[in-house]
Amino acid sequence: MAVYTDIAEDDLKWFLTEYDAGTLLSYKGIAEGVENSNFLLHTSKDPLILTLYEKRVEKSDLPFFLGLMQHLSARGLSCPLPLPRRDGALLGSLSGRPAALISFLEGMWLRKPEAKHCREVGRALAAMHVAGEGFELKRPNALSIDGWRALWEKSEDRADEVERGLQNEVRSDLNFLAAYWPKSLPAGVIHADLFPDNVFFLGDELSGLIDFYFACNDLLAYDVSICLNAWCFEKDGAYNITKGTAMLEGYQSVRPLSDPEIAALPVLSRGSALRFFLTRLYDWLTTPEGAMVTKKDPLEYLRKLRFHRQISSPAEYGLSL
Ligand SMILES: Nc1ncnc2c1ncn2[C@@H]1O[C@H](COP(=O)(O)OP(=O)(O)O)[C@@H](O)[C@H]1O
Ligand SMILES: N[C@@H](CCOP(=O)(O)O)C(=O)O
Repeated sequence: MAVYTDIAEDDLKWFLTEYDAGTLLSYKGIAEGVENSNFLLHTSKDPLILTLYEKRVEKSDLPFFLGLMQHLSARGLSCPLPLPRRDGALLGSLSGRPAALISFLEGMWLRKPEAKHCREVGRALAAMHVAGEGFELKRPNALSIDGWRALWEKSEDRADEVERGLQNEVRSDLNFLAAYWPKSLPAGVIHADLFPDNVFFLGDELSGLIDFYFACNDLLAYDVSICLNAWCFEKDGAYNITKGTAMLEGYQSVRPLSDPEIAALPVLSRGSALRFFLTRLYDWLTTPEGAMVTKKDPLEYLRKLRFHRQISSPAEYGLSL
């Protein structure tokens, strides 16, 4: 459930007077999502998504996120477009929260993606990386290698509650990654959370990407590794090489990976598995029972992390070398 903040109809109507958004016909909260409160608005014009930014989002990051959607959209990527207020600003305020209106994207996310969908996601990710060139704002990735140790230290003392032996296991991953993390690969704007719930399809056709609220500047191939983790494993924990091949072929049909990027895929994938393990572990240990939000299983990402540890060649992801 992700409606943390309620809105009063009169406040919403007042908020909409700042925009050329038509007359409000109806609105309802959207249950999906984790970070922010989202509402679907029907107006006498186009449908819109209203997002109220909650505590975990830094207000100072919002110009980056909203400006990025504008930049990508102007370069032909299908993603939500922020609607400017009459005064030109992209951000307003509602119910005591920073708030924005963005265009509604048709489609739905796939509960059971197949290899052909992974290919489309690979293409769209590469198209996003290309379209992101020239975006002038910068946002370092707080959830990349430099942030992992601090994040781990918040959960470390209780990690063995989730699985015995975790403390030692994760410490050795942190040490390995600190020693082998690549430093000079191509970098740019990455989505950083392109999971199935953030990609919409109409039938088998990808209709757009949403949820740019982890986007930042980082290694482009790191974003590829996030997608391999999020899309190419089966529910039983097995890596699906057919999906991996399709994802990587799709990506490379738009933006070929360089040899150093290919060589770094195992370490990047190990790092991105650790990243999602760490945030899930922290949420698992700190979200109170009965909270409205569904906690995501950290052990799913521990299993992926273990898989990447034993990779001996990037070919095992489905690349033909
Ligand atoms: N532009 C959009 N068009 C259509 N639906 C959207 C759009 N943005 C968000 N949604 C809906 O809201 C849900 C939560 O959005 P998301 O940005 O993933 O939230 P959070 O950042 O809180 O995880 C999505 O799963 C989708 O159903
Ligand atoms: N994709 C992350 C959690 C972030 O959720 P989102 O709803 O903002 O995509 C995970 O699976 O751990």
